[in-house]
Amino acid sequence: MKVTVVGAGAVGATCADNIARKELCEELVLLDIKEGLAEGKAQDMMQSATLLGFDTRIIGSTNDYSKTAGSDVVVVTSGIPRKPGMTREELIGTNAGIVRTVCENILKYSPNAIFIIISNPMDTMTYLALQATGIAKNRIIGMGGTLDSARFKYQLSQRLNCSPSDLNAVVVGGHGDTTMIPLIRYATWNSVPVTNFLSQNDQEAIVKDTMVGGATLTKLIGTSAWYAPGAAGAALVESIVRDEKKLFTCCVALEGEYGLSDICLGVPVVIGKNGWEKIVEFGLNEEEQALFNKSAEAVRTMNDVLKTL
Ligand SMILES: NC(=O)C1=CN([C@@H]2O[C@H](COP(=O)(O)OP(=O)(O)OC[C@H]3O[C@@H](n4cnc5c(N)ncnc54)[C@H](O)[C@@H]3O)[C@@H](O)[C@H]2O)C=CC1
Ligand SMILES: O=C([O-])CC(=O)C(=O)O
Repeated sequence: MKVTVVGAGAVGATCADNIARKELCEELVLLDIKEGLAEGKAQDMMQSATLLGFDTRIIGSTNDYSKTAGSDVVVVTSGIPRKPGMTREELIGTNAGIVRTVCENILKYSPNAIFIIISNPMDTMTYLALQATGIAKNRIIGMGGTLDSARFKYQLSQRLNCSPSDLNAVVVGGHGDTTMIPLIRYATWNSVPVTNFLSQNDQEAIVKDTMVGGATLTKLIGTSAWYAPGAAGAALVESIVRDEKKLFTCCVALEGEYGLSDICLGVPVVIGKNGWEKIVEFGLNEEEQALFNKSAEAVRTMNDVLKTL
């Protein structure tokens, strides 16, 4: 197996580090446009191999896409992150051009790759990647809901004083401060609905804190987060290369599912060797479907911005 991570910044390097530690591929290419950055980080990671006990070969590349040739999976993290006070949507002007160029270059050398799009605004970047590559929809996966669901479990675990690993909880919809939908009605603590243990106020606070999870970290750190985003990217790579068929919320092209078409949005999908293999349709209630439709409207507005760039 060969995996490429484009963008050797905070998220890309963390994702690559997780992929190497888990030995998800024999060869891992880290590519960045900034001279020397990817080579330097690749060497640094390789020098941890004997200490951590992994055998993955990591290669760094300054914008030489020939090194990425024949990749099975490509993770796209190239682009600028937001600063405190910004929305993810404000990044579109810079990141759309970067994501388009990267996807086109990758496709030349890896025509069969599965793409995982992380760059923000992720839902629109995923839609753009689908258009720019023209490849089968199941090979384009946007990473957002996987991270948001992990953050949802974290927030629940803090209020319930329990292990996050004992929780099951999903966030669907867009990957935006106001567009994501933490489905608390479906969240369980070892199969028991969490709503049995939480007051209405606590439930509302958990949902709100989950939705602004990325913004909260951006304010604290001064730039956006990378540990959980990198781990989420690697978890998707793992489910693909090991054909685990795990269920994650990912941003994928909808063709009538959840009542929507011509949009990429976060829904539960089975991730395996073919990319996203199946959309799982939850029975959303009226209120949840209304939130989902509203989320889609906001994402469509950003998708329309693409036409003006
Ligand atoms: N979908 C999600 O859940 C998340 C998305 N993000 C997004 O991921 C992106 C990356 O975030 P960070 O790693 O923190 O930023 P960063 O600034 O640390 O790294 C980005 C890297 O991309 C590189 N780059 C820029 N243009 C490029 C090009 N044309 N080709 C190759 N490399 C290029 C830069 O040189 C830089 O090293 C941002 O857009 C951020 O908003 C971040 C966290 C979570
Ligand atoms: O908050 C951001 O801008 C980065 C991101 O998407 C996240 O951490 O969820």
